[in-house]
Amino acid sequence: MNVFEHLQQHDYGEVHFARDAATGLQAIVAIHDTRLGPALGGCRFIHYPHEELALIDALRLARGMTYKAAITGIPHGGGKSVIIRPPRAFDRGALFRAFGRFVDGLGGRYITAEDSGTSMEDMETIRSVTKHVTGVKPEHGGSGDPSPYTALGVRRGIEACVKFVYKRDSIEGLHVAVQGVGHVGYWLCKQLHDLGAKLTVADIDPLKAERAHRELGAEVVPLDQIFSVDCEVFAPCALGSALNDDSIPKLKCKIVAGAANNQLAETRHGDALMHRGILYAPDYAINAGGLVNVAQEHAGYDEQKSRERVLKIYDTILEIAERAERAMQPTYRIADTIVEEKLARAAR
Ligand SMILES: NC(=O)c1ccc[n+]([C@@H]2O[C@H](COP(=O)([O-])OP(=O)(O)OC[C@H]3O[C@@H](n4cnc5c(N)ncnc54)[C@H](O)[C@@H]3O)[C@@H](O)[C@H]2O)c1
Repeated sequence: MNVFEHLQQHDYGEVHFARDAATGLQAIVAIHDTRLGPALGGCRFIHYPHEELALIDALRLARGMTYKAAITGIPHGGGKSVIIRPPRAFDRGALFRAFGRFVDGLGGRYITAEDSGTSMEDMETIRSVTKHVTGVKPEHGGSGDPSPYTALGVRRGIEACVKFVYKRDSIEGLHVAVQGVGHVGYWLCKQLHDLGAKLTVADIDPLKAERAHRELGAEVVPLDQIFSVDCEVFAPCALGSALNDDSIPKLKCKIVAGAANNQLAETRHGDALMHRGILYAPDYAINAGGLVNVAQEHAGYDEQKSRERVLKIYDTILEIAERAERAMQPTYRIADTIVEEKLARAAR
């Protein structure tokens, strides 16, 4: 593996590695950018077939965190860590304490949080050896489940798109098709329902779709039909790459705005949406509500302040839509430009 080639490819300066023979810890902390503040991002604890994939995962994810933090205006840079899941039996407590000591040694340049494979219990273990951790228990200043905040931000983003496209302040009577009604999708549907929107949903888990039908009156359609629902807004809230060569021609909506990460299979699909006259709310800008909440936890958790910041996602999405129209450019590119401008200003 050529580490420096990977760093160059992902535009990096700083990556830390730790190995602890006693616990089996093999961990990487990627710090993409700290110009706006200490790097904040989750810790992944999964099996990697080889360590190069672990490094690439950390680099890719940390870079995304820089963009998400910067577009939202929180005083943080982008970081991410991965712990390679040991192939043999291990002591989870000892492993996460060793990881916590590694994070502590970075002196606050990186603040860790939950991600795939880690839990609040793991964050509590890390907390026993360092203060540079979020996602801890509420009685220790933790902010709890981020999903409702992510959903709140997505709802505000949808409202901004509706204002821009339909010149309306309300989403009452509008039809929203939601792909995936898991943690975020369900909370989003609940808010949209309370505001008088009509819902159509699809989920690979029939119980989740059924709950949206039972509790919120959502119509349930088969998975492949969610793209072609005749609606105003399509909200991808399942996995990545929902917007691709297959799905985009099927869309009948004027707005795509949802919670999923990496919604565009490739950036050219952002161009394709623009050419079809569909307003796309860039994923990392609209789904940052959970990150805003966790960042507030690091500053000293205050639910009211957190909500106020999440509500501002409305202004961010509206600004992106307006600039994209003026520049005749796709929204994903405008979002990247706004971030790069902020980082350049911070560097000066
Ligand atoms: N949880 C958060 O706070 C948060 C923050 C930012 C971004 N996101 C992103 O939002 C998305 C949803 O996150 P979540 O926490 O709600 O996850 P989740 O796993 O709780 O929900 C995802 C739902 O999508 C369903 N699903 C999977 N594949 C599907 C398909 N092909 N068609 C229809 N439904 C499908 C699953 O059954 C599940 O109900 C993810 O992409 C996640 O990365 C989440």
